[in-house]
Amino acid sequence: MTNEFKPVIVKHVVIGEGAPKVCVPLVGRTTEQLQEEARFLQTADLDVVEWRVDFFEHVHHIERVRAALLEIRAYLPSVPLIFTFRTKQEGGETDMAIDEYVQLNQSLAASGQVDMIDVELFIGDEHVRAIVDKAHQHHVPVIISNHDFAATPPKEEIIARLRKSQELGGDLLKLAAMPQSPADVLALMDATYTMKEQYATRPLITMSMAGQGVISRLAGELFGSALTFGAAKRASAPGQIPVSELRNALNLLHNQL
Ligand SMILES: O=C1C[C@@](O)(C(=O)O)C[C@@H](O)[C@@H]1O
Repeated sequence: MTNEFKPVIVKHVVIGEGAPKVCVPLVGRTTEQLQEEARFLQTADLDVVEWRVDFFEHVHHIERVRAALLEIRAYLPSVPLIFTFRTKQEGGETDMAIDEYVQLNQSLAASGQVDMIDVELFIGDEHVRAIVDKAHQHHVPVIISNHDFAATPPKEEIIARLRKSQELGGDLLKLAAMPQSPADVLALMDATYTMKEQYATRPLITMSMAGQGVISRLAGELFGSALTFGAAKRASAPGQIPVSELRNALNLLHNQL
């Protein structure tokens, strides 16, 4: 590796050092539901919150998105918050035209209210770069992500996608894939470890989804995944386990290393 590894520090949280950080998604459809979830999360054992804005009923109205974000922030003022619009192609709830997607992400990155944004690798390089540039102007780290809800790509392909995310300026490089077998879970973890050892200068976030993949959500400290998603009330993807159990498992593994 030529360059040095750089963790990502958001608010007080250091992502890329020690045990994986715990992230919980907010998946409310209405502002009231989001307020209720945010209030509930005030007492949950988490490090980071992700707002999955594709679940929000008014996601196509930027002003309403901003207003809902302020309501969330009223309950969670100091927790690092990831702003994520997950597209339908990659497991999200609703469609959005690419120009609107770019505008939404650029606008929220500039809002001063989000700590990280999630941008999908496959929206097109120029769109990724346009959002990354804007976010970086506002000192907001970007997670470049890719999801396969049907299958797990081969190890070399997983590494290629993570490397591409790094080349495009991602501050965190994320890949989620669905296993069809235990071998797929191993491929995902093997790719993560190789990426971390040989190529990554930025933290990785990887997961093998659903029941078979749960081990990958626990073992990140050993194999190189720096953040893991757990569920509070409702999961945003298959395989997320309750946060308190997640933290116990992470601590158990951390204490042996
Ligand atoms: O990318 C991810 C990971 C995820 O899909 C998971 O499998 O935990 C959950 C999503 O909310 C998040 O944006």
